[in-house]
Amino acid sequence: MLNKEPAIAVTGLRKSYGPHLVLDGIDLTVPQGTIFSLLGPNGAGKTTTVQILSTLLKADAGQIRVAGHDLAAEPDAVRAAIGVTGQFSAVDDLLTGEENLRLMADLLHVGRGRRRQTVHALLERFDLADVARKPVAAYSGGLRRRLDLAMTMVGEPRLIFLDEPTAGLDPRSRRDLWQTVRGLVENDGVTVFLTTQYLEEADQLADRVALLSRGALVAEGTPDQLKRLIPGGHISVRFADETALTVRIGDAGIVDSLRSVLEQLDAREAEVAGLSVHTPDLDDVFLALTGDAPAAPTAGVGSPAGPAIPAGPAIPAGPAIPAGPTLPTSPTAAVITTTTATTTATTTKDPAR
Ligand SMILES: Nc1ncnc2c1ncn2[C@@H]1O[C@H](COP(=O)(O)OP(=O)(O)OP(=O)(O)O)[C@@H](O)[C@H]1O
Repeated sequence: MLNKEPAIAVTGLRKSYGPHLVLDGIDLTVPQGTIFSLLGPNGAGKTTTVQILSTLLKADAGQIRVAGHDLAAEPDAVRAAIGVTGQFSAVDDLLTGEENLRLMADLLHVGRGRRRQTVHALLERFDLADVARKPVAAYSGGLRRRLDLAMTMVGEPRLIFLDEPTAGLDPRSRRDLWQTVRGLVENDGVTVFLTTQYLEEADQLADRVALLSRGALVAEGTPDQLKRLIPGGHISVRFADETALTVRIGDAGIVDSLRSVLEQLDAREAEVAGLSVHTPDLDDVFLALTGDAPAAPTAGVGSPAGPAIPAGPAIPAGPAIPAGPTLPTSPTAAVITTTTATTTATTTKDPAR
């Protein structure tokens, strides 16, 4: 692959299943050595995209270059340069982790001498040495995904497709896998094309994110650029008397809104037990741009459980003055909800980031 050529360059990708149009003219570019995340709800066409880019499925139309090769003209060269790890792990349950890796090395014609070294290095690298001699049937979901990734790396791919790699994993295993994926990019310079339904996963891992909705990419950019696409966010105030209110951040921005809220609280000598600021996250962007609800992360990842505070454009506009502890509305902030403190959900950033 030429040094500057993107790992993936796609224009006008279209695909239908019979009358069902799934991809309606997708354009995307993934620079080498970066993580690109295709984000979309169930059935948006993420797996279809991965299958096309990894030569498993034919596109109906489009110019596609992967790993420096034209996909239609040189599918074998593309296949030799990529690795694919799917939602459904390809590992053999009856074999041990080590045997699975050896089998993969044999399939890829890794010479006998090098095979031993390769398998050993991957077991160490993916933190699988302790369980190498155990049958995979006894592995946890997280271990299995790590083995799956290690098997993908036997072929030393320059580009890896990860199709919903952490679906069904517990939060801890999900974070471990994120760390492993980051390592592949940082240490090996591998390019990663990741599909996910988890907004937090895209936020944590991806250099660039594209939102796929109803066959089209509705937005593309860095996570921060996407978050800037929508205004707002909110400030949550919890009072000593167990009531709470949520104040929408207006066009004037966080600092002015916060100042205005604090001044008003001060003027009223309100007894405040806690205050938090929620800046827009990818969840808000997704909701605003697609109208679709993305997948709820499993417990412990993303927003804490509890009733969701409407986000972004879903927040009713205008100064709705609720019952209970009221603050005068101002040009910079409008009260949007009051609740009892115990039922208020506040979205916070992942501290582990
Ligand atoms: N072989 C097929 N034949 C007909 N329709 C299909 C086929 N494969 C997928 N589809 C349909 O195409 C659409 C896109 O499916 P795809 O699996 O690409 O979505 P996805 O975004 O990966 O969803 P998920 O997150 O559920 O995996 C869905 O409506 C699906 O039902």
